[in-house]
Amino acid sequence: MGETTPQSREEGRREGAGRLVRTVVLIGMMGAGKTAVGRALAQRLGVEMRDSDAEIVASAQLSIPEIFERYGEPFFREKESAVIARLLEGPPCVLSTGGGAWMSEANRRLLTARAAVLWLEADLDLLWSRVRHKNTRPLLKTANPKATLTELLAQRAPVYALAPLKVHVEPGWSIDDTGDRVMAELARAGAVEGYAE
Ligand SMILES: Nc1ncnc2c1ncn2[C@@H]1O[C@H](COP(=O)(O)OP(=O)(O)OP(=O)(O)O)[C@@H](O)[C@H]1O
Ligand SMILES: O=C(O)C1=C[C@@H](O)[C@@H](O)[C@H](O)C1
Ligand SMILES: [Mg+2]
Repeated sequence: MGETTPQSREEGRREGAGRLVRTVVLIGMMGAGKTAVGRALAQRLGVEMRDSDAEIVASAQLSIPEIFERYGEPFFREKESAVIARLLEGPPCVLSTGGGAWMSEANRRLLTARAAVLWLEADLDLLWSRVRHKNTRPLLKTANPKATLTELLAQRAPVYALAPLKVHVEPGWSIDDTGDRVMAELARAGAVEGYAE
């Protein structure tokens, strides 16, 4: 399920934003901005934006909380791995993943072999400010969601740190500011050609 139109992709190219030579995969915690920044990046690069959460929702015709409630997290994780493997087969695109996708060793191996993987790292307070008002994240439906987020971040940060590329997101940055930093990293890593900072 792409989120850009051919026309908007063409505009991205005309802006001379650089050419994506490898799929870029955004990983990180819930609320880090993988979907929002991924959408902006795809627009700039003139490529498709794919989002593993959105693909799962579209194919199941259920929301993520509904999938977790009816079928459980292991079912969701199976679908997530299958969607990611399928999306990596296509032309270079921006792929935003769900917050837990990188926790699977099999996913990590596949993603690292086939794509430029970038961790959008954000501090707890920023993450909490972005997720606290939403009830779309089943893992945070606990008695103390902030404590749950804190624990998840502590468990996951060392695993996210295995990603080859990273941008530490600052609270004052807009989505486009973050996009600038991500583009610079991708250019340094050779995943984007012809990008002038
Ligand atoms: N740099 C930013 N500046 C301002 N708002 C942002 C920024 N990045 C993300 N947001 C907002 O924060 C919220 C969470 O972002 P987003 O949905 O992109 O996170 P995510 O990493 O995709 O989370 P999940 O793992 O749950 O899918 C959204 O409402 C988004 O618009
Ligand atoms: O961090 C996680 O494990 C999740 C994040 C979301 O993107 C969704 O994939 C789902 O809510 C699980
Ligand atoms: Mg997302």
